[in-house]
Amino acid sequence: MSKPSPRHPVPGPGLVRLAIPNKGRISGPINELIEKSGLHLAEGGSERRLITRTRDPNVEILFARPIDIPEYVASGVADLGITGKDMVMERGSAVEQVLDLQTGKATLVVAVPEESDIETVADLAGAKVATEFPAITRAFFAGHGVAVTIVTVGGACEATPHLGIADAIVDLSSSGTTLRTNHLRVVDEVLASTTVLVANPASLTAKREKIDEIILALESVIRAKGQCYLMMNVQRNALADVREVLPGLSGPTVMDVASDENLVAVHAVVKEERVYQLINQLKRAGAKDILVMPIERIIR
Ligand SMILES: Nc1ncnc2c1ncn2[C@@H]1O[C@H](COP(=O)(O)OP(=O)(O)OP(=O)(O)O)[C@@H](O)[C@H]1O
Ligand SMILES: O=P(O)(O)OC[C@H]1O[C@H](OP(=O)(O)OP(=O)(O)O)[C@H](O)[C@@H]1O
Ligand SMILES: [Mg+2]
Repeated sequence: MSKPSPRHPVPGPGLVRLAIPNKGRISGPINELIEKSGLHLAEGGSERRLITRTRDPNVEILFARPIDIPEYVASGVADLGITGKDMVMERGSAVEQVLDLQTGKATLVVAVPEESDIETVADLAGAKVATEFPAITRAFFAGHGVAVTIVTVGGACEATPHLGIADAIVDLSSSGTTLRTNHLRVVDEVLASTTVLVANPASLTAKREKIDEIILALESVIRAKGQCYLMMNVQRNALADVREVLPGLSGPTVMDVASDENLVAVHAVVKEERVYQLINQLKRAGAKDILVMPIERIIR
């Protein structure tokens, strides 16, 4: 019996295939990042689509489960992948991390019921540990020289100690709400995870130029995050006072205003979180007509 050839074989030399999550909590922010980077998903990236073209004819997007992405990249089915660092570690895939996207922050922790007398990892010798991350958990306890029995679950791990299935869990914690709600206490931290861009090592050599273009585009969005652009008019004699308020931030650009020689336009990139306070200081220093604008990308 002959096997049908795959509809989407390993991408050829002129094409970079980037795998991103098809669903789950990190998929929304990743889609947004792709859009802002200017790549733009041609068909909007509906959940059921397998592959979508982008605005760049040499880049296509493959939608996959976050846990499968490391292996797709390692095997060359995709050249690049965006997924959690925890997923990459769990699969132990031969991929190279090329960029930290600085989102999807979560910590994989060892936790036990609040009332448990377990204080340290060593106290867990002989215990049952439930987790969605058996490989990472096995390596962690082996690294501590502590023998445990690992119980692999597919989710809702926090329930297992209360059901008598496990004595401890190794699970992700982000806001800490789920641990608190389930009366669990952290004993140790296993891994800090963020969303990362990983590459197939061979693709990294063969398709370096296009991959660098993608990294540059994604990096420029990350760099712009939390920053905004301030524009204002300042009387020339108040410029020194306005500069006083602005230093420390990326140096302001000062331009003449053609219609009024006593006036200068001052532009600066500032942190969003500082804008509220800064505006009042700038006004007191003599700035007027202040505009606050979002920044989509910063390219260096
Ligand atoms: N608070 C969090 N809890 C779980 N995962 C998180 C959290 N914050 C970020 N992540 C990251 O999201 C990814 C989880 O992907 P996953 O496919 O499991 O999606 P999910 O949102 O957990 O959906 P589900 O569990 O329903 O499948 C991991 O890489 C993980 O590190
Ligand atoms: O610290 P928090 O902000 O509360 O987040 C942590 C929770 O989020 C994840 O669960 P998820 O929603 O993925 O469900 P799951 O356990 O079924 O995977 C994780 O497994 C924790 O349960
Ligand atoms: Mg989950």
